[in-house]
Amino acid sequence: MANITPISTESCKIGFIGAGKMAESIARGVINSGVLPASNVRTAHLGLRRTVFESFGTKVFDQNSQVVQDSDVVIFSVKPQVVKDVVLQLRPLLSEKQLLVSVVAGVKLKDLQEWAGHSRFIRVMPNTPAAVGVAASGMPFCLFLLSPYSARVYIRDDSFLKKVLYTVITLGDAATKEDGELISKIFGAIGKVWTAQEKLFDAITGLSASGPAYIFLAIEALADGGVAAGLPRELSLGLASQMVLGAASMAVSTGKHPGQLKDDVASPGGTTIAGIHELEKAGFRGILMNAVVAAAKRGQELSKN
Ligand SMILES: NC(=O)C1=CN([C@@H]2O[C@H](COP(=O)(O)OP(=O)(O)OC[C@H]3O[C@@H](n4cnc5c(N)ncnc54)[C@H](O)[C@@H]3O)[C@@H](O)[C@H]2O)C=CC1
Ligand SMILES: O=C(O)[C@@H]1CCC=N1
Repeated sequence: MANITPISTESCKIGFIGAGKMAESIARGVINSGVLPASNVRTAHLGLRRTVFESFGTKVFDQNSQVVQDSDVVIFSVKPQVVKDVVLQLRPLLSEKQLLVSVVAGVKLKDLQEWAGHSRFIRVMPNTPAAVGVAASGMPFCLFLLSPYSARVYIRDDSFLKKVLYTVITLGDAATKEDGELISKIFGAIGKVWTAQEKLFDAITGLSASGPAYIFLAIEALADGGVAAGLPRELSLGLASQMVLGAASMAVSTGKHPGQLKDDVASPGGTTIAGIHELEKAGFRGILMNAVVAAAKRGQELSKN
């Protein structure tokens, strides 16, 4: 607990360990939203990804160690299978002056903290729509979860306690309320942030982190359907994408139950109910439910690797 200094949102430097697709989505989103200038975002890579990150102004080093040394917030965005080795390698350079963040699917905070050697750590589960400012990020009360090192109840700020009273209110040694607010602000600039207990994280991953891929698949398939029904490909893809955007916006902005919104579209004896009948015959809802459950289960498996 020696070096817990607050990190300023305005001047904070964030560094990605792992210059992949998720890091790119977050970095692009953060820079485009204006929450941080590109000069405050850094990563390391020697290959092709270097050019991608440089193209939107990010500083790209050769080594992960340089990223750590030049960042206030270090975001681990490598694959679950390598994160342990990567954190252990960097451990000598990690200090409690830095806030550590993981977007890695499946890997638990207690393991991350143990590998890093300190627990000023926050776990976040974003999704790639971060790049266009409409991410859904689950941020657990993991900063309030029990640390294997020195668990304690957080009672520095009454209003904060009231807010989290109905959930788990223990936290890792070192992540502070201000750290949580900083990460909420950064991820809030690229989409909507929810807080949830860490035990819900695999389910969150199976739904909102993997979910964009299900919908991209659906958009592609819907566009194929349009082509099969005679539409030109470009028109069909445009219609399918915009329709999904419109449907999601309507579900969010009206707050109506999706079943009601569905009923509003389906006229008696009309076209929509004919389409829905086909979807139901093929088990459409069950298939989507199974996809989320299978992805959540895979997240659980990854935590055991
Ligand atoms: N892609 C997505 O939609 C989401 C991904 N995530 C999580 O984000 C993490 C990254 O996923 P993606 O960006 O999709 O994967 P990716 O494969 O695009 O990116 C991983 C990057 O890490 C780099 N890398 C590998 N070993 C490294 C090392 N030792 N040091 C530095 N960099 C190294 C790779 O070269 C690659 O560029 C994963 O843990 C995943 O679970 C979480 C939510 C959504
Ligand atoms: O497929 C994956 O493992 C990552 C995690 C969630 C989305 N993409």
